[in-house]
Amino acid sequence: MAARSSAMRSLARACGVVRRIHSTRVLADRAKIRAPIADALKVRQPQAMSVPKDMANFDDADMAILHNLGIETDAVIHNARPGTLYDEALRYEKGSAILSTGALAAYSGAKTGRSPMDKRVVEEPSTIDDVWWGTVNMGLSEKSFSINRERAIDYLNTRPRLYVLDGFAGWDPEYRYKIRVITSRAYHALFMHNMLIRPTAEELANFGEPDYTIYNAGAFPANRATDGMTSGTSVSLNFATKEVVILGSQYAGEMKKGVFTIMNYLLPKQGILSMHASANEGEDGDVTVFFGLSGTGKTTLSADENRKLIGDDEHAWTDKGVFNIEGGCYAKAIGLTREKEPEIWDAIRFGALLENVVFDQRTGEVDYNDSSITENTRVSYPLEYIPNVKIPAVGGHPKNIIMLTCDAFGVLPPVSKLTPSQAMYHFISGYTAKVAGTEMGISEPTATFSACFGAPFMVWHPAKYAELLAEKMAKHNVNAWLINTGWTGGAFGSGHRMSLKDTRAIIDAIHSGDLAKAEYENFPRFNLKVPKSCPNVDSQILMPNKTWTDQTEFERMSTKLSALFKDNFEKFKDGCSEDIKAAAPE
Ligand SMILES: Nc1ncnc2c1ncn2[C@@H]1O[C@H](COP(=O)(O)OP(=O)(O)O)[C@@H](O)[C@H]1O
Ligand SMILES: C=C(OP(=O)(O)O)C(=O)O
Ligand SMILES: [Ca+2]
Ligand SMILES: [Mn+2]
Repeated sequence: MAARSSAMRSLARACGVVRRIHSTRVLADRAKIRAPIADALKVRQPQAMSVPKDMANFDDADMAILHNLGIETDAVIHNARPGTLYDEALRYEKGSAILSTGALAAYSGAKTGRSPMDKRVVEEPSTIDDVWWGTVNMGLSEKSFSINRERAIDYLNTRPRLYVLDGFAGWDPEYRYKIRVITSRAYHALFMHNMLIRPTAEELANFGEPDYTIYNAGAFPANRATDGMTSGTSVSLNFATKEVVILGSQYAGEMKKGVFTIMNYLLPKQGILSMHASANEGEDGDVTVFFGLSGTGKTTLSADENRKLIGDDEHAWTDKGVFNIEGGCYAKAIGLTREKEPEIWDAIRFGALLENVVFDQRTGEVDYNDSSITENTRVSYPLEYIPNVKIPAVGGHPKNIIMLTCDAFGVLPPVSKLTPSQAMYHFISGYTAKVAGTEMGISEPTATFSACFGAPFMVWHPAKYAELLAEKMAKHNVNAWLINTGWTGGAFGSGHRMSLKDTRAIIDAIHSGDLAKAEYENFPRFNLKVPKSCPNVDSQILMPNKTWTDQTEFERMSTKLSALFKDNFEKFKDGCSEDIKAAAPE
């Protein structure tokens, strides 16, 4: 032991870390020797140190971008590489750290999920007749928007350093939009560097003016006295000025979903369907699109070792096929294990951004089970961090469409095959249970119906998206499936979540074609076609009531859920064909 520690000491000395092993006498002498050491160091310094120019160095052109918007600041970090944004975050943003994997940890403050109730769309003449106004798209006056915008700019003006990040939304060059993000936080710039499509050096040189600009002043609250504001958080979109203003939330997801909302306006205007969905492609080039609300499994299930990932959250379907809107993924990190989600796990490395995770200060290892900051811990990473990715992130017309739902009642079957009318019915209904996480204020599963599986991000009436989907599904002869990734064997509280292994096996059977060939039986009340068997899945779990011990309780839940479906559909009945209405549960 003694030999070992003296060996350690000489090793330490050799490495120049003797400082730590000093005696009291050395300490007392320290002041005396400090001056000569400093002199010695000076002598050893090269006279003129040449340091490579870093992206953090900025020029007049970078300053001009902000100057033209009325923002003056000491430093503008424009389109910096991840390493620079790491440096910046570590220096200026409390809590930031490089973790053992090389990923950067960042913290969003009080808001750790989206705030859909604080989102507003400006009521202005050029889009007022296009927007589906209501609880999803809440109007804001042009005046209130300009107050928010000015407040954001005033706040940004108080910051000595600002970050500007340019990127594209949309992998198809024909439908590509230029997005500029202006933010006070390096973490936000790194997030959007990951989530937008990264332009080449040449594309950046020729970037010019952006199509849309996001002002992220999320570190500063909105003024609640502003007309139309109900809290200190505000995400406001203005399609006329092509701007998004964020106040009072630093949750990075607001920016990417802001871009998605813009695309959900612009694309359908040109006859293109935008989809809150993930997508991947098989060996034969067959594309699968997975629709689903937050927490239903889009990100998890689209990362599949046998298929190429196109994208995990936002896609568009044109006459050519599908394209991803984004350049990266934003995966939930809660409960993450390498065993269950290897592709995502391995993507957590240098350049990846971990949001609101708890880690061991000594080892830099993340405790993925720790939800003390939030259930909605996240990691963002560029698409190319997934090994089997499709770049450019485009594919042909889908062969299979999977509608994911996380049914907390434990009623819906793990898989059912939908007729075209049923597919439309379920698309318009958009049923799932919100589980704790992505949205602020949700702590236990709550049944929700969100049209197009993404109402918070849709701008037009759901019928606009539904018509485009119906037309495309008919034209390309697509198979449609409903998959419940939620509860089985009972409702939330008594049953358990469907195993990822079973859900993956079901999806494999869809892709191999085996499930389409299976024998089917009818699932009563919902009239869904359920396969009697599925390779690598216990047939006992396929018919939901068989997994429940209490059949009376199952009937009660099934009746309850079907009533919720019917109530919700009332508001859409008028615009729907008889076929679609007939697809409702009894
Ligand atoms: N059977 C299942 N299918 C899909 N996800 C599951 C399943 N069981 C548990 N999960 C977990 O649920 C979460 C699904 O979230 P995610 O894939 O991020 O959804 P989305 O991308 O649609 O928001 C993940 O944390 C995943 O590990
Ligand atoms: C980032 C989000 O997407 P999802 O939860 O669907 O992955 C979100 O809804 O904020
Ligand atoms: Ca520069
Ligand atoms: Mn996701």
